Amino acid sequence: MAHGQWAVELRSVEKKYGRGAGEVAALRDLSLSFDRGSFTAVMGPSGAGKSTFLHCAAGLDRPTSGSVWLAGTDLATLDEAQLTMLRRERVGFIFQAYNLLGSLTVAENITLPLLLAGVAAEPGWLDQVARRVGLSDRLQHRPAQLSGGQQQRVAIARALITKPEVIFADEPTGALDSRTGRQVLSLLREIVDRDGNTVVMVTHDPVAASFAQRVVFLADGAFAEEMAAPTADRVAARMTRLEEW
Ligand SMILES: Nc1ncnc2c1ncn2[C@@H]1O[C@H](COP(=O)(O)OP(=O)(O)OP(=O)(O)O)[C@@H](O)[C@H]1O
Repeated sequence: MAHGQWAVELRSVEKKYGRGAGEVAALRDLSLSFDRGSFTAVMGPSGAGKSTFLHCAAGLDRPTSGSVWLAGTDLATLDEAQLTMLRRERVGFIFQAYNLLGSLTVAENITLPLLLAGVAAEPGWLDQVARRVGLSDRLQHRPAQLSGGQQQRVAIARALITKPEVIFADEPTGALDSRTGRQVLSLLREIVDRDGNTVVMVTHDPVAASFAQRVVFLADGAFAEEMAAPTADRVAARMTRLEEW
């Protein structure tokens, strides 16, 4: 089958840390695919392998076996320099801690991935992205002059600027109060529903997961189950069951 329909696909991915008696299988035979234009939350008990999944899926780490396909490319075929380039040009990242550079303006933070990739910004695209996240009047400010929610919106703009194949978000609302967190999650849902972006978000929070279209649950490094059209209550109930395993 063609790879074109998926933004990201994991095939039988295993990730082992350590050796011998200390070996830990963080991912076991994990196969998952993420449609273009979809918003998926990845959940699971502590130690289930969510961070390991994110690192392997985003090309930040390599699986022990199995393959990861991103933007139609098998990441195993790329050397480190090519992988770095693919990450810069085709993947967006949003972290809990925003990771903005305090000495740069909002505009400079947003366009940093283009600078790193050596790609010129299309005329008008920065303004469009800034408008999309509601920061048009803040472009010359520094991150320290913004609220937490605004800083996370800068991070979302920075993730959008390269028009990536997929945006990976790691607990994007972990540092925000619940109302601001909901605004950021609504924005993530909008960039999927209205603009056709693909978002894969790791979270512990059932409310955050309820903003996604689908929730994938991991347990003990493996796929456990998935839920379509999640609600916070159903996600919380499912998590309680998984944690009791
Ligand atoms: N660098 C490493 N070296 C050894 N073991 C590791 C390493 N990173 C993760 N592990 C182990 O792999 C398993 C999965 O860890 P991972 O961090 O992916 O889980 P997680 O679901 O993200 O957990 P949490 O929700 O607590 O952040 C755990 O048993 C963890 O101890």
